[in-house]
Amino acid sequence: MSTLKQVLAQKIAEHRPRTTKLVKEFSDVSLGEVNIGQAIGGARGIKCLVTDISYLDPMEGIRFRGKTIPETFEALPKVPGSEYPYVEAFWWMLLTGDVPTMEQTLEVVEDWKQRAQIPQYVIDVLRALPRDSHPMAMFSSAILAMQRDSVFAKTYSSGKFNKMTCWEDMYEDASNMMAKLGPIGAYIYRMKYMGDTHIAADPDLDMGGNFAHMMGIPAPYDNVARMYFIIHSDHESGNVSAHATHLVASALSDAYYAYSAGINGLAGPLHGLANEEVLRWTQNFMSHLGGEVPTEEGLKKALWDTLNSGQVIPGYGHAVLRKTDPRYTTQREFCLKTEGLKDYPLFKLVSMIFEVAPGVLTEHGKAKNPWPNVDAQSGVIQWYYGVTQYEFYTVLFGIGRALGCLANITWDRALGYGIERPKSVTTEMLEKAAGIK
Ligand SMILES: CC(=O)SCCNC(=O)CCNC(=O)[C@H](O)C(C)(C)COP(=O)(O)OP(=O)(O)OC[C@H]1O[C@@H](n2cnc3c(N)ncnc32)[C@H](O)[C@@H]1OP(=O)(O)O
Ligand SMILES: O=C([O-])CC(=O)C(=O)O
Repeated sequence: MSTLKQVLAQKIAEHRPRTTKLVKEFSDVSLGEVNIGQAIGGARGIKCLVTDISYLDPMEGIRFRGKTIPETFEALPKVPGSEYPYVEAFWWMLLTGDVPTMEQTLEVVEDWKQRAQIPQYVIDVLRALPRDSHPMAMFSSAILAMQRDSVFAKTYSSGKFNKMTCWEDMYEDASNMMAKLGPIGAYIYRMKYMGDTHIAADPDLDMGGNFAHMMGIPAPYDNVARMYFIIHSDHESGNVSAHATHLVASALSDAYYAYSAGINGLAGPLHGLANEEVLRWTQNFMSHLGGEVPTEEGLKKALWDTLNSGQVIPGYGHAVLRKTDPRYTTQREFCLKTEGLKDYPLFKLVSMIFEVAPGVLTEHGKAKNPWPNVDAQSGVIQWYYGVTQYEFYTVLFGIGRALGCLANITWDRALGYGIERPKSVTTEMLEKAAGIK
């Protein structure tokens, strides 16, 4: 058994009595009421999910295992010659709640290398899809195809399912998937946009470094990849991708079924696809200007035109956050400290939108949060390093998001969380509750 799995087993054994005590002795303690607005309005604010992997404060933003983004970057072991940590170290932290040593980190790096080979049948599936399929449809299909190799499903179908130990199979599937998602993403990218030429993995590189290498993009794109995957990993468990993954896994579907579902949710324009939409919107705006430098007035008009046509401003607003997303700030700071990027016209435009859009959205008066989210800032960095195919951006998000979703469903099985099944009511029942019928 790997050291990570051993440490995780220990953490699970320590944690289980806490969950058992709450369920056995305190099940009736109320966490709040549910009102009609919440029942119709996407369950906003209802506390009915439990996760210890991350927590989202509306004002402060995300904390991974209690750590803010800067604290996370500071604490974890760094890749030699880089100021960014190993993604593998972050995986350890999400799973166990502890910061790993360099030795423990390198063990995960090695473990993922052993698991990273893309099966030929996955490549066959990708190649059989129409080449103009959306990269998210390709990515989701690749994940779903790998279900045939699920350790969890094999144990279940052989009649050996055990509630206490099934997390171990989930961990195996999660590790196998985590190791393969970067190479699969790079394969899709190069098949679709780089003349179907491919670059073999470099056995000397970590996960983030290898992703940059297999994409064919030189340094500092390896750092961009590490930063990107870590900050996009998790956003507590009620967001669409995490919740979809958790929901599907709650039926004891394996990690491949579950995360393919999560990816399908991430592909929606109100969720992960917003990072594609931001670039599309920005490029459209630039092309209307025909090369002219945008003015604040021109930008305000474009924002109002979008709102008046009934569209949302992509990259702005949030279901929980009520201030600028710290993931936006992290990426903005990366741009500001990177020579070339800080004066890049597209970054200047994104910064100008940051100055103008919150005022426009406030005046518009609908969005509860007029501030930018993670998606408003990620595309410009990709564009600068040559990834101009913005329909690919959500695949990058999906590689990172797997860290959170897969850590969560491993713990779901460890703690025996039940099959999810909220209750529905009819409109008439709501009218009766409201006293209007
Ligand atoms: C990784 C992520 O998923 S981060 C989010 C990525 N998505 C985007 O950036 C898309 C743009 N933003 C949005 O559509 C929304 O802000 C969401 C989906 C993120 C959150 O939705 P909600 O929690 O329903 O937001 P909120 O309660 O503020 O919505 C109230 C109203 O303001 C509108 N609104 C919210 N954000 C925006 C926006 N950026 N532009 C225009 N209108 C907006 C909503 O559409 C809603 O209008 P309605 O009453 O006509 O239905
Ligand atoms: O938290 C949410 O609802 C959306 C989001 O920012 C994410 O999933 O990263």
